[in-house]
Amino acid sequence: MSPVSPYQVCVAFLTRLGVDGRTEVLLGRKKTGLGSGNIVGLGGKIEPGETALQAIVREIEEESGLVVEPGDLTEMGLVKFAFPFRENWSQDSTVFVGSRFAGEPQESDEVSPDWFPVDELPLGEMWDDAKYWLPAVLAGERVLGDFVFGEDCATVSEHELHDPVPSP
Ligand SMILES: CNc1ncnc2c1ncn2[C@@H]1O[C@H](COP(=O)(O)OP(=O)(O)OP(=O)(O)O)[C@@H](O)[C@H]1O
Repeated sequence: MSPVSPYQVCVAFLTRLGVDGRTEVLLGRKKTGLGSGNIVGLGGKIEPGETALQAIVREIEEESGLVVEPGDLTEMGLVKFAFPFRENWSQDSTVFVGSRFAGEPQESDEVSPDWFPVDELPLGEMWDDAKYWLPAVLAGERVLGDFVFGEDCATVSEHELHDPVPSP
């Protein structure tokens, strides 16, 4: 276990039905900070006093301009990222999905958002952990995952997927 308490963060995967009848998910190219250049879900740090749900509603609006009602998001579990070679990158991320929102995604200072078919996720351009859990979450499964990154701070060196916790 990490000796420092990891940042508590949140991430959301909003979906829509595309014109060709395929389900699409909103992802974005991260422009700044941790994971800059990677394609990520919308999200960020939970501020003191916020719940994960309050934080994700705020982050979705800050990063994409979309407005989501808290009740339209479903909590899907927790993914824990440990960086033994860069402790201050370690994070626990609460995962949400949703398919109701208002507005059109707009580029922000942090993220350049775009829709991707869920059966063609850009996994090669995402954080290395995503391939282990994101397809399952987008298929409706809950997740409880532990990921340890190696010395390059980019490649997953160990991972464990635990039995998903029941829905709250
Ligand atoms: C290591 N493998 C990873 N796999 C998938 N997603 C990852 C991730 N590591 C971080 N994330 C996501 O990144 C956001 C936090 O980003 P982070 O830059 O720390 O927060 P925030 O946007 O508040 O940044 P500022 O500190 O304000 O710049 C948050 O959604 C989190 O789920």
